[in-house]
Amino acid sequence: MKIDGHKRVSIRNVKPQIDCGKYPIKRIINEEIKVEADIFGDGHDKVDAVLLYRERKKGRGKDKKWQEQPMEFEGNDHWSSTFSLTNTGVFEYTIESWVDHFATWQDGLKKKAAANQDLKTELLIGAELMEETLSRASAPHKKKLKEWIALLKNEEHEKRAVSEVLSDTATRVMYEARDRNRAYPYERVLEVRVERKKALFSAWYEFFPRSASPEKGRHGTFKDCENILPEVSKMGFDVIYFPPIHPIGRSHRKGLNNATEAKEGDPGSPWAIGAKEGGHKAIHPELGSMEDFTQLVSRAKEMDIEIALDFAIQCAPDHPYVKEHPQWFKWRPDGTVQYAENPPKKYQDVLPVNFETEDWENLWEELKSIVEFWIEKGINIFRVDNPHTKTFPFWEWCIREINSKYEGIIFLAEAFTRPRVMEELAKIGFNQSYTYFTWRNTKEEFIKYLTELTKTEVREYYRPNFWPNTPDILPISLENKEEPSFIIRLILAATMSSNYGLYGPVFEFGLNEAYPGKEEYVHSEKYQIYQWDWHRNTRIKEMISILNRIRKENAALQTTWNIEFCDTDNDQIICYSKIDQEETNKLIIAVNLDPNHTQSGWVKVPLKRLKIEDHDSYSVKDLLTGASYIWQNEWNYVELHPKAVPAHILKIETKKPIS
Ligand SMILES: O=P(O)(O)O[C@H]1O[C@H](CO)[C@@H](O[C@H]2O[C@H](CO)[C@@H](O)[C@H](O)[C@H]2O)[C@H](O)[C@H]1O
Repeated sequence: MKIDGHKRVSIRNVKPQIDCGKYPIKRIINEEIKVEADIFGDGHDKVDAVLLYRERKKGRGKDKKWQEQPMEFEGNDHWSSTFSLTNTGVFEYTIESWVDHFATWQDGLKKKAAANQDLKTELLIGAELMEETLSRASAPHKKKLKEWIALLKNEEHEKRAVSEVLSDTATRVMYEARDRNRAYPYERVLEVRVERKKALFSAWYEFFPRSASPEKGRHGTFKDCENILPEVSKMGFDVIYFPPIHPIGRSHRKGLNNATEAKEGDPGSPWAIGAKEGGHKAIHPELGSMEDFTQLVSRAKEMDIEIALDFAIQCAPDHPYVKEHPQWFKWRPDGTVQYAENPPKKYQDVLPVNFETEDWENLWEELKSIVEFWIEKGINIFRVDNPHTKTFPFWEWCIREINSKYEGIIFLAEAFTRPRVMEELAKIGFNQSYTYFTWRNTKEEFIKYLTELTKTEVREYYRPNFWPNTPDILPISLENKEEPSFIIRLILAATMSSNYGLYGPVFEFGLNEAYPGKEEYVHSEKYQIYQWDWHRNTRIKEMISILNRIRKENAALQTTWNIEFCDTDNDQIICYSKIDQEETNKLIIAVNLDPNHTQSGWVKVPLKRLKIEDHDSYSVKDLLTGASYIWQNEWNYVELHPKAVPAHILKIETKKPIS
């Protein structure tokens, strides 16, 4: 190891960084990043530091030049600085630090002058420091330095010399001409991936295109989906996510209610991908043609809706890959392949691919080509089915390759598994992740979970997407429950997390019947085709529209990281505040968690955070009902009726001083 005896500064605890800089942290465009560190040296010499950052080249372009920004001393050897992420792509950042001999000298001089001590030698030391700097200074600064050197050497002008060399100008001149060879970089260059806004702010609506037909008994088509777009747009969603749209296998097809054998006419599970009509790059013939699909994608785009597809790496036994690439599957001595599982769930209608195949390179390339195929058809968002049952290196490689070729692709990880595994997927590249929100119910549970997600290192890479229901999950909170429960879960998802999604129309029509003994829907749409009255209005649907509008109009709801919980004196009322980056949009949200009873109580408004003086009264407007209230001081009263509106989304408006 090469030792440099002049290196006296330690740079420690640099944040944000993940696993010693192994993975990039994540941000979206126009977000700021605050970089902090403990920076200190031996003894009492002063140290200084700069934050360095630059935009990494895109494609064949050149890396931009390093930008430099002074770091601010925050006390206790802690330093920080921020920079704005003005582009999507990758930015690099690091820190450089040095012993600041001039600042150390200035500090000593100030103290000695204040104590009326003899300054003669001190001033000569200062002159030496300036002389040593001369060669690095710019021409105008050289002139200034020479004047100060002369002054420092002239005993008759001691008072003036002291005042001039302690001035901000002298500090700046010496700072700019500092010896950069004696500035030492932090041992790592860290990375931040900057993504488009939708990675952090999106409202997903999942539906089965095969249930889009208005006529009973007819398979839905992409053309039918076009007629549903205005309904989805009215509800305010900006992502429509389709379960797999590919040909469905016939062999081992599942029947209604997850029966392991299908009856004549049963359509099978869309996740059983592949049949003689094709595999992952083909469309289920009854949904329509590729042209119908791309037309739907364009029509949706016109309404500011993106279509997200499911990327499920598994094959029905009659998928073409099984015959064409048998080496991609793990064959047992009896000539069969063990069906896929996500224990305790059994997927008897699909075969997992074998990531340990000797032919893994071709397998990986082919899988990546599926994503590329759909990107070329206009798809930029993928919900990835069970990514945790495929190898991590594959995802890391695949997502990196896709990112190097295309901009703005979003991958949502559908992994309901152990926390460390879910986190790993996010670290290696998934842009959004499903969460345990679906199973959090009490105030205490929500506070604990949201604190884990938003106030720990996890927030640097794991972007939550909250789903009250999915085709796989009818949670206890909705099972056999009435409309208020649906509205409460909806409000929580849509206001706690800036990414959220619903499985509809099951949700807006309030379907609540579970398969006996399971947390799943009975007569699940996964195994049968439904005909919905897409134009039927419900109170839940109305609330969805209102909430999505409020989300679009209030920047405070467009990020997840700003949630701060407020005290309440009633455990059935959860309250949190959200403030946007510019601090112009300030919200207080109070939700009644009890769907059966009116709950009332006092909530403690975080006056300091909202920058409201303790004695001020202020007006709050409920964005859900339009009602305004005058509040005063910290503790204020709320009363929330589950059958009316079970929550307040209060926007802090004018401050009204008490007369
Ligand atoms: O394993 P998860 O609970 O995360 O669920 C996801 O993956 C499942 C497997 O792809 C998928 O399950 C559905 O498709 C299977 C294959 O056709 C079928 O055997 C299952 O019965 C059916 O539920 C699930 O929908 C998906 O969200």
